[in-house]
Amino acid sequence: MDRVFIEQLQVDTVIGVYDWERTGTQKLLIDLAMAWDNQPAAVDDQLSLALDYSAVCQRVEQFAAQHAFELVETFAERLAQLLLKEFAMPWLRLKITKPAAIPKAAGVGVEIERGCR
Ligand SMILES: Nc1nc2c(c(=O)[nH]1)N=C([C@H](O)[C@@H](O)CO)CN2
Repeated sequence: MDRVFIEQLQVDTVIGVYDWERTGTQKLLIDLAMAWDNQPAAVDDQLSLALDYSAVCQRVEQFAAQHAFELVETFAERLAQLLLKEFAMPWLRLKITKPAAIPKAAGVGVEIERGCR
């Protein structure tokens, strides 16, 4: 199966377990790989048959703005289930990076795969 991908999408969200993390938003970086058959869109050069990565980016940004989870695990799981359902993709790999959480690390976070390849 082909893939459509999004790299290092920056979103702002309230996230974290500590009190100081509950008072404002932090930046998350989102990497997504999504299974999709790209051939039908290519035959007629038609966006309506493609997995529209700009629509996915918009939905991810909206999701981040509307939620305030404590764990990146919860953010990842809930977002993965939403994307599988709303965009009817059969499989995705989703990486959530919290770049400012650990001063001496470039980033920390989780990576999950859901659905069937
Ligand atoms: N596995 C996880 N570990 C930790 C998380 C998390 O979401 N998943 N979160 C924190 C804190 O919120 C941290 O980001 C603040 O530095 C700690 N560990």
